[in-house]
Amino acid sequence: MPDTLLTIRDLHVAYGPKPILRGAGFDVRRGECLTLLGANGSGKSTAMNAICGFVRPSAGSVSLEGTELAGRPAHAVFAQGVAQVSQARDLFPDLTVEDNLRLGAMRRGGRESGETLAHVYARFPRLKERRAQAARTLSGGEQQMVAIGRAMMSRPRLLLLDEPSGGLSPQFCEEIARIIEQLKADGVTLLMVEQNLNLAFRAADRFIVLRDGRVVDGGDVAAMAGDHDAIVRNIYL
Ligand SMILES: Nc1ncnc2c1ncn2[C@@H]1O[C@H](COP(=O)(O)OP(=O)(O)OP(=O)(O)O)[C@@H](O)[C@H]1O
Repeated sequence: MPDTLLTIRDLHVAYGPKPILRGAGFDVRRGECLTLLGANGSGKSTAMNAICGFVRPSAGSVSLEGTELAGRPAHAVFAQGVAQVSQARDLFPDLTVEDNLRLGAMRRGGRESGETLAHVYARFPRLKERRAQAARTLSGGEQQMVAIGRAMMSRPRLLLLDEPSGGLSPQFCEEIARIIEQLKADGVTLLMVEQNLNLAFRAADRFIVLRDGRVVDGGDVAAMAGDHDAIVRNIYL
């Protein structure tokens, strides 16, 4: 029996009269990286936002080890150990790298943040070199590292990554794959949305495909042995 961290059942989200998620359901297993695939507009970001409390589902369940999160505000979900790195990254551009990172420790009231900060710097030596610089002076890839590092500062049980490769170079995609491996080694469970299928299949253990607001496909990445064509057809056709 797989050890499940997050259980989503029959999740419905609508923006006004427009239904986006229409009964989506899936599990995220402890310690894995699950990637959420689907065509543009299929509801991937909406699912992430419903999990972390940015949008309110009209029905359904989001259960983190038995604690119901559906409909709870974002700060309450964050307090349960669910951190999101959104596409926008949401850094404070005029604060230093280090101050941006320290803000991530607020869930734990700033406790032991020195130790966690040292760990983040060990994972991202480039951020240590740039710790006194304003976040806005960093490259896009470095800003993404700050956003991930800030989420790590909260020592999340579940980390949601929405398009970590977004707008960044192919070299940086390699870096993201490496970072995801390290996060898993640190015991973090990941749910990721990623349009770059090379990265998605390289970094993820399992995938699911959303279409018309429901999960229509899914499986183990390793079991596909590199043959991704059927999945790609299922996403886009
Ligand atoms: N706040 C909002 N208000 C109204 N409509 C929205 C809102 N956010 C998203 N939508 C619409 O909901 C649909 C699903 O959007 P969502 O961002 O979840 O899709 P996605 O699968 O992540 O797409 P993409 O791959 O393009 O990022 C889209 O048609 C989008 O325009």
